Amino acid sequence: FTFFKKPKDSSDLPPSPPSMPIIGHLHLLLSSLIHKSFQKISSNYGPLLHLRIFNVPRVLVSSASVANEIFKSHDVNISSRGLPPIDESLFFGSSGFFSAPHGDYWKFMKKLVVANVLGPQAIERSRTIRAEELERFYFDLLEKAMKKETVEIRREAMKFTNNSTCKMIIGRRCGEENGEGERVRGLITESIALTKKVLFATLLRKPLEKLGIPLFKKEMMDISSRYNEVLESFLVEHETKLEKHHQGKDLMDVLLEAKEDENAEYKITRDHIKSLFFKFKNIYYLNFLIIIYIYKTKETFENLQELFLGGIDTSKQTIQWTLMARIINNPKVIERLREEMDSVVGKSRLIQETDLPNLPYLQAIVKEGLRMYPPVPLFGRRLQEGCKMGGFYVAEKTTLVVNGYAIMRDPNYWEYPDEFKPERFLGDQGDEIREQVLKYLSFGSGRRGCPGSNLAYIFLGTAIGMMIQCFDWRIEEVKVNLEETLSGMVLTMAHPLKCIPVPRICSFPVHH
Ligand code: HEM
Repeated sequence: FTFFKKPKDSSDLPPSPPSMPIIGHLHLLLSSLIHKSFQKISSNYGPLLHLRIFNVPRVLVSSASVANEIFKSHDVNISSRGLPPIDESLFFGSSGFFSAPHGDYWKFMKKLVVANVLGPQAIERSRTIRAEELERFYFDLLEKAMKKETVEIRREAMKFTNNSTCKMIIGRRCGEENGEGERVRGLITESIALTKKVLFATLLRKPLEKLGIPLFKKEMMDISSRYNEVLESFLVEHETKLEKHHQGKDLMDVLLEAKEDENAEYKITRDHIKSLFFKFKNIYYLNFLIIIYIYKTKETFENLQELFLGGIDTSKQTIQWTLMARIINNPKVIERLREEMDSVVGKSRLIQETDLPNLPYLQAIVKEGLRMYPPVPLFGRRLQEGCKMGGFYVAEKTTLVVNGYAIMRDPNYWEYPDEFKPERFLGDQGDEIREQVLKYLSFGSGRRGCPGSNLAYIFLGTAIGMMIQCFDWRIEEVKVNLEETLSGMVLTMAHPLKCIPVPRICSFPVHH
């Protein structure tokens, strides 16, 4: 009955594409690239669609104009994400900052997070931390370059972001010697892989609960408890430190103080603190993008493959080196970026965060990369009350799925949407961008939009800037596989590209 009962009156609902008996549109979710399947049905059936997974309704939003309407007119109404997949879990339950409903707890945490880590002043205070980590990232690459070692950029970039955020939130790096760093990175990767299951569990939780089926509960609880162990040790370390002496506060200190504060606006618990860290540690979005930026576009790769397969030279090594040098040094994007960097940053020092406002082309590359390959292509919100949108009625408690990927490739709003054109974010086109701001949704929008976007731009800008400023890149494999995949719900490359860095500028004075 739970599964098969008919949804309520459907006269005023948005249109619905053909569905399967019983399962409704479930098959669309089973596709390996869900965002693309959704994009396809939206282009055939319309920008606002009503979907049904068994009897659970979903509304799919795939146009900038509807996104504009919902985020402008119904922002508070859509400021919760819906039922968490399991309550007992520290991270996937309602104590998580990401999944918490819009209310006092979420407001209190958001205020703390903005004031202490993600707001402009907090970002300014932690600048030295990131500068040190960027330098370390550079030296690690340089060392590998000297040994002609292959680098998996994804892994190196993850070290950079993981160590920077670790220092910002717990006051120290994740120890590499005792395997702590590796353990945390492993947990991050595992939890990303789980995000698709989290989506299913969220969607089907209610009917399955009634049937007593614990969908993926064991896997989620397993990751939760392993994360819990790591975070508990961080917490204990901090509590001991707080008792002894107190020098410079990090986010963990602030949260522990708030936990003890009897007069705080909201009484947070140990679990709240841990679950906030889970979201913070899961910022894995850098990986794939850097690779795409460096090599510019798919076409570049495809040309490269053709040339390789054509066998220009007998020595693969020489071909690769020559071609890569040509590709990396000559494509217009890389050339223009290097020109900009050489004139603003020069060659005698490493790029710094404070250079970013003077590097508009670098920033445009970052934005364009995030437009074409949004790491979070779909995000969900739940309607508190029923309302009209796009001329249709959507009932209370319906979950909206916003397809940022489709919106940012909508030919009605973007010229040549499938082409990599950083120039679209430059100069006089600024006004147009401001006006249609909701066609750009890489970081979501409204009050539940990503509070880490400024920090993310800094990570991406400085990391990509450094990699282009200081190295040329050589690909090791002859055949480059460009397949995209969703790792969990995160857009990434199916086969991480490995390459060899070749130093452009050999050494900078060490600052830290
Ligand atoms: C390229 C990097 C990043 C991308 C593409 C990204 C994207 C997103 C998206 C799409 C959402 C959901 C927004 C919505 O529902 O409207 C989100 C939420 C969130 N992001 Fe990010 N993010 C990035 C980096 C970061 C960083 C660096 C942090 C913090 C260190 C962060 C912390 C968060 C948090 C805490 C939320 C939940 C906000 C809430 O529920 O109120 N993100 N992010």
